[in-house]
Amino acid sequence: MHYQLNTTTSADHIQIQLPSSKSISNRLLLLNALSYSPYEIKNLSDSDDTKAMLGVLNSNTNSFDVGAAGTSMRFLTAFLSKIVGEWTLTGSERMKQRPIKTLVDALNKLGAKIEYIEKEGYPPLRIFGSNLEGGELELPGNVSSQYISALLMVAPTIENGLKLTLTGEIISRPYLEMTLALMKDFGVTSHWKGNVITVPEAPYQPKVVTAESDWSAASYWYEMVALNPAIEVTLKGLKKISLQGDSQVQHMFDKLGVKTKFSQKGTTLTNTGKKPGRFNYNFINEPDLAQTLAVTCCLMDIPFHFTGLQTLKIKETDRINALINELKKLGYQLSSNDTDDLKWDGERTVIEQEAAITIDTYKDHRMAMAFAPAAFKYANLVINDPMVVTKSYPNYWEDIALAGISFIEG
Ligand SMILES: O=C(O)C1=C[C@@H](OP(=O)(O)O)[C@@H](O)[C@H](O)C1
Ligand SMILES: C=C(OP(=O)(O)O)C(=O)O
Repeated sequence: MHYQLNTTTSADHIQIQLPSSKSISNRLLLLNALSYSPYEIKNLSDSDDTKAMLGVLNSNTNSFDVGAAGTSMRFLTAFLSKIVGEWTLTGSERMKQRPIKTLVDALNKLGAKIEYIEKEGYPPLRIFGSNLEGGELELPGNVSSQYISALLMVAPTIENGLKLTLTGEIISRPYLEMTLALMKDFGVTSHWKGNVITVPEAPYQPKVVTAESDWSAASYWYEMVALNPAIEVTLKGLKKISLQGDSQVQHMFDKLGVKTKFSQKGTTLTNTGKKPGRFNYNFINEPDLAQTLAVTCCLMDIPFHFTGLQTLKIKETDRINALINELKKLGYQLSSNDTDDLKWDGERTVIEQEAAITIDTYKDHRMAMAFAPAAFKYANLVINDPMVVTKSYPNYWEDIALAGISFIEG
């Protein structure tokens, strides 16, 4: 299935209720379970990834499929390791290619027994849950922060807590800060000094909590305002002082000509017409924003060099290659060292404006969401497999119709 996109005139000013953050929602669900909370989480995400987490936590069986949800796979591996019983945990075909050995090795060192059902180092997993024993652990901080978040959240509930020493460069650091801040909301204080994080053995205390709206989802709105000066958008539900590292998007887009104003009404984005000669950025802390910025910069004709992209190859797809392939269809010639960077020097081949261009989305919600705003510049843009957006933003297509990007299903 695909969507053929067309632009129509929209109201000058639109208001959007953004989806809730799946990162915060999935942490809160785990912390609710670990604290035996009787309270419901307010503003819980309705994304596939959160439904996957809820499905497992509410299930009566011992065999679970989390689909494409990285956080659910990693957080539940740690959680199930300490619940006495035998569990199997699997996911989508892509999930079976996303590494999990770092986390499994760490949990096995704490006394868990986790086996690989198919390929060594990858899901699906067979988990024999038991009482874990804490202590000191060393693990790489440069593969996925989700392994570390998973260990941190279970740490207070295991004997002696945990002292984690992270080796290598720490990637996605704001997600670790988010984890520790939410743990603190549930009554457990940890210490982070240098590359060592210490979590005491301590009881979690149940709490009434509300998930923030999603700053990563907001990035597509910044992109739309950057590409179409005629629209002004007010986003509802975002917090200015946020647990989400992706709130940095406001500062990135400030350089790309989108001004952010916080008020009682919400977060209002306005195009200022500012345009830099070049945009260089290290995405080590905000990997999920790379696709939004790559498409925006190309379409604004701003050469760029992005670094800190080493985790992009093990996400929903190899995002570095996916961006190179799909932006090429729009005429932009990008290059990469195929490890951690992405570059565009302004090289472009002219393409027929009226020709239909079909963008493949590689089972990656962020490919669909980052490319759809290109409809403002390219007539007849087609997005393949558009429903991938439900991984984080189920209402995406209905929402962007309000900004004047409508779709015909084909
Ligand atoms: O902890 C989280 O909620 C997330 C951490 C990041 O992953 P990595 O730590 O694997 O970079 C991010 O890309 C993902 O979308 C969500
Ligand atoms: C990388 C992502 O998700 P996850 O790793 O949780 O599947 C994402 O949402 O961009």
